[in-house]
Amino acid sequence: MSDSTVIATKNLNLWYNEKHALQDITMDIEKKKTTALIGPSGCGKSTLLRCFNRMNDLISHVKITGQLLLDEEDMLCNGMDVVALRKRVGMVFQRPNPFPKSIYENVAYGPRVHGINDRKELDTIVEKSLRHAALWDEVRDRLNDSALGLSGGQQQRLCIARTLAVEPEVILMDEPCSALDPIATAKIENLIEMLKEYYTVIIVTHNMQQAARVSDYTGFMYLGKLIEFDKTTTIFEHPNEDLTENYITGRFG
Ligand SMILES: Nc1ncnc2c1ncn2[C@@H]1O[C@H](COP(=O)(O)OP(=O)(O)OP(=O)(O)O)[C@@H](O)[C@H]1O
Repeated sequence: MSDSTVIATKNLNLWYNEKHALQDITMDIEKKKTTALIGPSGCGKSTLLRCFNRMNDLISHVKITGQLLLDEEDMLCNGMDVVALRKRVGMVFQRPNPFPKSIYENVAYGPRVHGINDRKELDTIVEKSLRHAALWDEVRDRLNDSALGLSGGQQQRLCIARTLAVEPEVILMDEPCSALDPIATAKIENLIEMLKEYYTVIIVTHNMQQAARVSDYTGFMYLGKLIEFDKTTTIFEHPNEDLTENYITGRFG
């Protein structure tokens, strides 16, 4: 694992009962870069993403083998503190899912859970997180209003701010724009571009143009396997595998 790698998998396999959903996945995720996972429906993108903060633990019939490292720490060992892990590896979901609380409380929630109660300190964290999520100017005058009154795109940026508030190293995004209109999508894409100054982003997307626009690296998955993983320009301009080429040129998927 090199210094620039934040997450590494080696021969990672995952089964849902008999279904072999991830097969021998070996990849290194580079720090402070954006990595996109693409591939046809059911190929295992979300399953792989969920491994990175052990969200699959919530499913009873899952078996995982192989290696999964976060900064050289074994993420799969029994003693791994999953709560601490999820602070370091945050997640943003397909549909914006703010809590039915104020905008302020949505962002302050994580820091409070981790023991920060000083109002001034929370104020600072809330402002900084909302600024980093490119939402501050739109909500600064209504921090005490319900988060549910925001538009879908604003709610998704709020969910990103909520994730940033606990200062993760890695942010996982599972099709974060699939419920948004093109304008809200463009805002999230710009935001992803800005985030990589501070964070590593891993995004699952169905939208190949989006992967090409936002990511530095792209992994193409097919039937549970990582077929090709390389710089995004290589994957989209001169992929090494015929399967990748057929997929990105729209011949299947
Ligand atoms: N909880 C589960 N229990 C059993 N099988 C599952 C579960 N979640 C996913 N699968 C199966 O594992 C395979 C990979 O699913 P996954 O959701 O990771 O694919 P995906 O590439 O993210 O698909 P999509 O693009 O449609 O979201 C699929 O065959 C799916 O049916």
